[in-house]
Amino acid sequence: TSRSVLLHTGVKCMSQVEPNHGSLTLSSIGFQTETEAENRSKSNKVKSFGSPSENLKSKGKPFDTNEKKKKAFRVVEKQQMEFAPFAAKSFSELGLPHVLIERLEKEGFTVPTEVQSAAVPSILNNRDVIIQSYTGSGKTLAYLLPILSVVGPLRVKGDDGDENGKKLGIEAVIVAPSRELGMQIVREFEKVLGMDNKRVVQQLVGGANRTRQEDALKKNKPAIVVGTPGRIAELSASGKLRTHGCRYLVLDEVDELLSFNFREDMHRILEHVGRRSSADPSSNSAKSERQLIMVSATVPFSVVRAARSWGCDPLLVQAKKIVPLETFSPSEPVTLSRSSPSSAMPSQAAVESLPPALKHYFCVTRLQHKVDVLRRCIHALDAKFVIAFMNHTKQLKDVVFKLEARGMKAVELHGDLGKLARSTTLKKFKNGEVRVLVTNELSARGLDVAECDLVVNLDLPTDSIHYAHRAGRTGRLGRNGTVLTICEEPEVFVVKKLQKQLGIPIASCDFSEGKLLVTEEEKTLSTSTS
Ligand SMILES: Nc1ncnc2c1ncn2[C@@H]1O[C@H](COP(=O)(O)OP(=O)(O)OP(=O)(O)O)[C@@H](O)[C@H]1O
Repeated sequence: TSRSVLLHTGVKCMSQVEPNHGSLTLSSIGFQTETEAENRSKSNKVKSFGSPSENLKSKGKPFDTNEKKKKAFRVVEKQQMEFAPFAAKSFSELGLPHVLIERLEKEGFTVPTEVQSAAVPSILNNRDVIIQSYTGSGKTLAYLLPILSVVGPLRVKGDDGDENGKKLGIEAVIVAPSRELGMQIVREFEKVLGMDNKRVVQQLVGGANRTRQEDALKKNKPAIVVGTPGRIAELSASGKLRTHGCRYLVLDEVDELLSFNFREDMHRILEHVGRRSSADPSSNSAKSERQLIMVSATVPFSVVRAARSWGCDPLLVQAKKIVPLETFSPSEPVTLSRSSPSSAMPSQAAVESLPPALKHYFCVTRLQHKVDVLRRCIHALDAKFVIAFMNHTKQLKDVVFKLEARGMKAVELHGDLGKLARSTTLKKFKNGEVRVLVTNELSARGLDVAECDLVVNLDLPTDSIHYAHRAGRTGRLGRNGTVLTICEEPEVFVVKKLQKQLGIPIASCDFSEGKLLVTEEEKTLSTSTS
């Protein structure tokens, strides 16, 4: 009873102080830089609520729910008190362990991105979070770094019971909707951990040999596993993967993971990972034992709802603001809308999901000329790494054939290819052996090829969320990128709708004499939309 009263009062308290979804600052969630802490102790006006590194020290103990609830109050209190500059200039400002920062520097990561500056302290402060930020903004490191601060060889030492080499079991489970994305996340972990510590992370993706994965789990005793929902649920059900004592559950591309396809597996994962077997699964205390981190560029309301029911006082963490989820209602946008308030629900999930530097065009042509337009666009922009999206797997081969016939190296990538073929194809594309990757929705999420300079929709995406994820394969981490949608005349209204829903200009263009020409009419439209 006291728990529910506390929660209830907490919510009430937030809604009083937070009528307009006011953003929180880094410092308002309990994080303070050294200078801030010093100034504060001198003036002694504001009480310190504990830096992330202080919180790390208490990480080894079972999580105290009341403590967490108290923090929710502190969030509200502090929010009124101060505002701090948001983006940290270096990783050392984020409260990460020294040895981890050294590893980051060795790998060339020196400055955190905005979303990393916001998310790392929030997670270090034990908060359940939804991380929402545009594609290619570094969301993977945003959750990976705070996890490695607590789990594995780069963590803050002395905060748990494994100093004598005793293994603690699985401490973090990261779930991704595709093998490619899972493997990419593992590589990001390995980059930071270094070759010597590779075994801390184990890949559990579908399509790979299950027995070998089981043997590796037994032999290497990894602290972190990364995998697809099916394989994780399967291993968990067979008792080969024990995750009840897990501290972190990360759902990367969460809106996709919550889709119908993954329903049963995700239910098992949410019910079992980080839940002690003795606990009553329906009680709130069971919910609070693990820290839940949900991640995506697009956050429909279904994700907010899931975070509320599976998490504990979750925060929505974005590049420039942190907002308690309690402040959202189903009718309100999850992100700050660049589009008109009257636009439909999907737009609310997709706004601000795209890198601001992207250029968007569409070109009208007949169906039989689409591949020719694609080729002319590649030449006009002198694009080197091109991803062309289609809706149906069967048609990919034909496009590859047509491009190759005109001397342009291309390759197809889809889910029906075997694991080996998929990874060789991707490797070929990444190392520049082929110029065009012709693919379907499989590659729309998460695929990180930094050099990709052009994305082409040979078929229209089904909605603005799919457009956003496809488009986000280019223009990663502040780079330039172009997105071209090739459509037939009767489909133009769909492009206009996407433009409106995403709040971005999509200009009509054509190709002539090896150049991209933007039509006058659309130039005006772009200016008025922007
Ligand atoms: N602070 C940083 N400094 C330099 N490079 C970084 C930094 N953070 C991330 N990166 C790199 O930026 C690229 C994009 O990061 P990441 O894939 O995490 O983006 P994302 O936001 O998850 O994108 P998506 O929504 O498409 O999955 C990766 O290659 C990553 O290694």
